[in-house]
Order: sequence, then structure tokens, then C-alpha cells
Amino acid sequence: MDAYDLITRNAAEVVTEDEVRSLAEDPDGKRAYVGYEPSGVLHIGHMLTANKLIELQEAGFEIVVLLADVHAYLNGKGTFEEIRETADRMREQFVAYGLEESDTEFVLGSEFQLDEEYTLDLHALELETNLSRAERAMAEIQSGDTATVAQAVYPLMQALDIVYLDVDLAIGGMEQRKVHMLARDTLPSIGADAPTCLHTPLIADLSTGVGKMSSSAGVSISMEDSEEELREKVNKAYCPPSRDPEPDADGEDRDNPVLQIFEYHVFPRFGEVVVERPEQYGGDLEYDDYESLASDLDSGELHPADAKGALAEYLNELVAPGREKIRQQRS
Ligand SMILES: N[C@@H](Cc1ccc(O)cc1)C(=O)O
Repeated sequence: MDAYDLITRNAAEVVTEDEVRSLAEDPDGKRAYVGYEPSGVLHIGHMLTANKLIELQEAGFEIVVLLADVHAYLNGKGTFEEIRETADRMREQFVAYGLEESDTEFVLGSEFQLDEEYTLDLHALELETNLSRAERAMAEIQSGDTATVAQAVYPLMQALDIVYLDVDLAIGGMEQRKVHMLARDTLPSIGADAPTCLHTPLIADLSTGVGKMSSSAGVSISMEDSEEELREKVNKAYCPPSRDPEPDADGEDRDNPVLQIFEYHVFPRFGEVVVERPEQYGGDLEYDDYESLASDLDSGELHPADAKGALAEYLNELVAPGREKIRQQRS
């Protein structure tokens, strides 16, 4: 796979393709980052962007993980002290998940976001941005129904982080895209470059396939799930025998979250998949790529129950080191 294909593998969108192509010409030493609001336990959304970081690490990128303590505080996630405490645990969980510790720069937001220079640049961006634009950028990230002033400052700080962390590529889930577009539009006003961005897809709600999976509503997969819990969650998941399910009665689009997890989590980390089946049902099935697995589900060769059984096992393998780390952190 050439560098461009590796960088953009499984991305929902890159902004812009030309900019990513020029990064791909010489990826060595280029810097990519994801920022996370610290929380006690990683969930599948964190793991999805982390998969991309691991791939970029392999492509030669320097990886920066921002533990965005000030952002979590601005987004109403608790007292600053509480949030800080969880940041360290989160870092350890990322390492357990597979981010090479010696090759990853973990930065706490408060290490630089409270400096005078940063603050003055932030105020300069505030002058350039109207409130409704900031609010719109935050709509999918904000906790609570009504936007606070803190939540309007939040996306501007996120934009500024890209400058202060000196990154060449900003990564985030699709819910970050409006913040990144705001960053592209406003950073030039303070003399900085518009950042190049890559967005990872969102996984559909596990039980319905409608909308996105969320750690705050509905069933989500987390790093502390036991093997048994994973099996139960996956068994109950929505998985019609097709990769493009029919819209539901309300005409809402559905996706197949079981297939999405194979595509965005299992294949990128394991490379191949074996679905174990008793001889009498045709024996084991082996797949080298996502496409062949998805088309076997479409054709009926692969039964959803067998796909789910395999998925639960691979997920268990993915979360096991982090689960062990969480156990140590709590003892
Ligand atoms: N907005 C990100 C967190 C974040 C904060 C600051 C950044 O610079 C980047 C990302 C989230 O929703 O979790």
C-alpha cells in the first residue's frame, strides 16, 4: 500500500486530498494529532481514532496525543482536579491499546493553554468569530442542551492547539469536522496556516444501526467490558444479513454496526479474520480483507450469528490489555 492509501485508509473524509498527497510524499517526521477529553475509561470511539494513529505511526508520522483537560473542563465534565486525575489513566490505557509509548508524545492541554501568548492568540480568534458559528461547530461535541460561553471558546482553543502543537495533520471523528472547518477559516487571520484534516467514520448505534453509537446514550463498547459483556453486547447487536440494510419504518438510514466494527477495528489491527465454524456448518472461514467478509454476509455464505461470534472474540483481544490496565489502576 502506498503512503497516501495507508494514510487515508478507512477515512470518511480528508481535507484536502491535495494537502494529504503532499504529506504522503514524505511522511517521515510529519506530526499528526488527536485530542481527547480525559475520561476514566476508553471506549470504542477513542479506539477508532487510535487505530488511525497506530497506522500513521507505521507510516513514519510522529504522533501527538493531546489529553485535553481544559477542554473537558469547559465542556462541563467535572472539576479541573477530577479531570486531571483521569488524564493519566487515559494515557496508560492508550499505551496498553497499542500506541508505542516511546514514539508518542502525550501532552496535557493545561501545559500550554494557560500561557500568556496562547491566551492572547485565543482572544484574537474570539474577535474574528461570531457566536453562532462557534455554537454550530460545537453542536455534536457539546454536553447539555444549551451552549455556554465556555463551549463557544472551546472550538477556538481546539483550533489554536493545532498551531501550538505544530501538527501537520489534525485527526478526529466526523463529529469534529465543523470545528476543523472553523479552524481552517479562522487560523489564517492570526497568521497561521489552515490545517490539513482527516476524519474517521462514526459507528452506528449498536442495537438499531440508526444514528451513531454514543458512550452517553445506548449501548457502547468500552475497554472495561468483560469477555462475557462483549459477547452479550455483540450478540444483541443489529446485524441484518446485508451490508446495506433497508431504511427503517421512519425512513431513517441504517448501517450495519457489526460490519463497521470489522471494517474499522478488526481488519486494521489484525489484518485477517478467521470465523470459526463447526465442520457440519462448512468449517472455518478465512478472510484477508473486509470486502470479502462483507460480501459473504451479503450472499448468505456467512451467517450473522457466526460473524458476531468472531467479532466478540476479536474485540475481546483488542480490549484485553487495556482492561488489565484498568484493573491495576483501580487496585
Ligand atoms: N473536541 C475533542 C477533544 C479535543 C480537544 C482539543 C483538541 O485540540 C482536540 C480535540 C472531543 O470531542 O473529544
